Amino acid sequence: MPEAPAAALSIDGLVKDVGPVPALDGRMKRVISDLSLQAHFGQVTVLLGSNGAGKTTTLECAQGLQKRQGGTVSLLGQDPEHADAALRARVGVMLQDGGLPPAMRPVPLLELVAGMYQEPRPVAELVELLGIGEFANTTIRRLSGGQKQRVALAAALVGQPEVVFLDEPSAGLDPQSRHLVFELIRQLRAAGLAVILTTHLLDDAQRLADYVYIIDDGRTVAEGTVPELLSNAAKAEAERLISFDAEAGLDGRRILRPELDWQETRPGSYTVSGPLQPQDLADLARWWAERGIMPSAINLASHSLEDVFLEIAQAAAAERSTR
Ligand SMILES: Nc1ncnc2c1ncn2[C@@H]1O[C@H](COP(=O)(O)OP(=O)(O)OP(=O)(O)O)[C@@H](O)[C@H]1O
Repeated sequence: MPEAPAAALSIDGLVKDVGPVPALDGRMKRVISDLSLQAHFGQVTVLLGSNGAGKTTTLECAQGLQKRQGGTVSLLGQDPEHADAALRARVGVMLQDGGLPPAMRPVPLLELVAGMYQEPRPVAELVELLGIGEFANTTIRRLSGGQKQRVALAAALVGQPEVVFLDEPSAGLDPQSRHLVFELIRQLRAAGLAVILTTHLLDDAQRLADYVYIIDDGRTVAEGTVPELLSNAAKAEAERLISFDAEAGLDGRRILRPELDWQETRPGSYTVSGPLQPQDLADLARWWAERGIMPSAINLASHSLEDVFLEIAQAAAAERSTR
């Protein structure tokens, strides 16, 4: 049998304590306990969890930015806590709060970062792909959150990394920028990179993930592809959900049967859920046609990842309370 390809990132039994924490009388707090995961080349691996679940801490341990108290981490075959410059050059990182120098303008900053690598990706290409040109003459401090996010993503990619870590890449993005960023992430995957990203947005996971780890209270409580997670959930099969992207602000409620639920979950992202019948899909398609709406990223599922996530998180919380 051929050997399975080596993982780009492999974490086994990670343990991380932080502190000392004043609220704990100066004791340390265990925020990651026995967390394991693998991320492969040519895949988007998503760490999904609510605020405070431990996603950022896990990413920082994976990059060697924080020292762990237990477990092993192998990033491109090396322990990141002992990473040399050669390893760092193969890894791109976009942190949650960016860490960009506020007085610089985007293009000179990206040129500066490009200068640190032997074979950087042309800055002009990234500027074009991420729509940075429209605010190229504005200093970082005056950029909106979403614009900073796009510059931070470009900075993470300019060194042509083999592995990229993206902490909440869609935070603060409007629908158009989100579309650009998601398209770029799909291109990175197609180019064979290992993309590891965190999100608390189920929608992001549903659209991007090849493999999802659901993190709760510093441990992995479920893992699998999105279809696997969906099919493992106990929710009744009769409930179905269609999700699609289109222009923001549409309201299709009047064409739907009353037992169906219509939601605009984010501007331009819609879900229709309930006991969907083939006729409901036909009604929806006719409504799109009549109004000249061409949706993108249409998805039909038995139930939403949100249901699965809530179910798993509730089960994990119940288990914790009995420990
Ligand atoms: N230095 C610290 N002192 C005390 N607690 C900390 C420290 N660093 C992290 N924590 C706690 O560790 C837990 C995990 O934090 P982490 O930032 O990894 O979560 P997260 O899943 O990334 O959350 P978010 O989605 O809000 O970014 C949280 O409860 C956080 O409060």
